[in-house]
Order: sequence, then C-alpha cells, then structure tokens
Amino acid sequence: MTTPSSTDNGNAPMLDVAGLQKIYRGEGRSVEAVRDLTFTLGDGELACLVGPSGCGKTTLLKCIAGLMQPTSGAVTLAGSPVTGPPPDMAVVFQEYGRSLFPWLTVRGNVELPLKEKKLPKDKRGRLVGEALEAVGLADFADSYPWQLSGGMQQRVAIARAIAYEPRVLLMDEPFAAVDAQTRADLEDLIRSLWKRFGMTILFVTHDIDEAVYLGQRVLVLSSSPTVIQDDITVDLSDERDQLVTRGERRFTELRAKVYEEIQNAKRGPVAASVSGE
Ligand SMILES: Nc1ncnc2c1ncn2[C@@H]1O[C@H](COP(=O)(O)OP(=O)(O)OP(=O)(O)O)[C@@H](O)[C@H]1O
Repeated sequence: MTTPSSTDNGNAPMLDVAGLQKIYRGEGRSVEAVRDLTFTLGDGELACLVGPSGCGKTTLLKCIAGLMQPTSGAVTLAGSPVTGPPPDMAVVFQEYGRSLFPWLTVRGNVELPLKEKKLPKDKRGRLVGEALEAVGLADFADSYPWQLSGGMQQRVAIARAIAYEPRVLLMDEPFAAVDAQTRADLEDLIRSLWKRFGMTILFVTHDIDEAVYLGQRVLVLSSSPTVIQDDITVDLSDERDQLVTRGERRFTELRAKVYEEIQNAKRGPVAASVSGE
C-alpha cells in the first residue's frame, strides 16, 4: 500500500495541527499543557504519538478531536477547520468498558453513531455487518458487551469506529488495559484494517515497542508543556510480523532511538508549567 505524505505529494495534509496551545485555567492557577505544537499527517498515514507520562497526549488528542477548544492555534481536517467533533473523524479510547453501552447489543453499539449520522437502515446494516466481520466478531452481533472479554469489547469499539467510515481515526492508548497476547492480536488487527480501509491513523501509546511496530512515523512529545520533540520515520518493511519484525536489528535501533528521545524529553527544560495568576 502506498501512503503518500503531504510533503511528498504536494497536496494539503489530511490532518494539520498548527501552533496548538492549550492552557487550563483554574482559580488563581493555570497549567500550560500544550505549547506551540505543530505537525501534519498525510492522507492514509499511520503515525504513533509517544511521550513521557503526563506530557499532554490526551489534551492534544481532545483538541484534535474537537472535544476541547485550544487556547490558540488551529486544527484542520482535509482543509476544513476543526471547531467541534468532525463527521470524518472517529476516536477509540482506552476505557472500552465505559465507552460501550451495556444495555445495547454489540450490533446496537456499532450502529448507534450511524443512526446519529442519519444513515438509512439498509446502509447501517451493511456497514455494521462489514465492520463486525472485519474485527472477527460477526458471530457476536447479538451478544451484550458484558458477555465479552476485554479484548473483544475493544474490538467492538474498533468496529464502531470503522463502521463510521472515518477519514481520520484517533486512538488514545486503546490497548493499555488488555493482556500482552490480546494486545499483539489487536496491533495486527489495526494494521490490517488500516491497509484495507486506508484511513489516516494517529495512535497514542505509552509503549515504545508498540509505537515502532505499528507506525510509519513516531512523533515523540516533550514533557509538559508539550511540543514535538522528534519525528522519526519507521523505515521497516510494510509487512510486519510480531516475531520477525521485533527480532530485526533495525527494529531494535529504532526502539533505542525513541527511548533515547523520551529520556531527553524527560530531562527537558520544564516538567510542567504552573503559574499563579
Ligand atoms: N482539566 C485539567 N485542568 C488542569 N490541568 C489539567 C487538566 N487536564 C490535564 N491537566 C494537566 O495537563 C497536563 C497534561 O495532561 P494530559 O492528561 O493531557 O497528559 P497525558 O500525557 O495524557 O497523561 P498520561 O501520560 O497520564 O496519560 C498535566 O500537567 C495535567 O496535570
């Protein structure tokens, strides 16, 4: 699959984050979580975002998803400014347990955003069927989320995002709460869905190995107030395999480079910018 970036095809990027800043203001106190953060993602790119704990990953993702207003700067999706949750974007969160409705079946959960999008019934049925088949849950459409394992529930959340046919998929540490084997399976699922549907993916993770295994690029964030510390191209083969890829010398080199950058980020100029007002 070819995944041209904005820089090499000359077109407008799919996602453009320009000079983003977010300051949380409270009583007599303000916290600058994100500072002058800029990057772009080309159409169909899969990039991972890593950074030290508490550096501002979730804040950044919420601003990109239109769930939070930045203090300054702009987010643009396919040329249109993001001022609220855009119709072309879907988000998968870590807490699958809380993001699924227990009183709805698997089918009902996946279909709900499509009803909100006011799609006709036959189209909804087709999209739900395809998405459940793509994540291997076609036989569980009539089950309830609480009847499924954690990994299966997260696959329902992924199916719901895919059925929505997003151009951009944001994922906020989606596999942090599942066991290692399930996590590996879900990583391969994401890569296969990305190849099949060609959406642009921004995947936030704490896990350096996961970032290198999944991404075409790894964006390393500095400590809070966060900026892009480094943008590392993952020059591994497009065909990834949990055993073969992770055993390659280049994989180890890239992992070491990302690790080193995160250590540098932790030693950054400020741990957190907190000021009295
Ligand atoms: N609602 C809020 N009000 C004030 N400060 C906040 C708020 N939410 C986050 N912060 C601060 O902003 C900074 C970034 O937080 P954020 O949750 O975005 O980081 P993170 O990288 O997602 O964290 P983690 O690694 O724990 O997932 C932190 O200093 C945090 O304390």
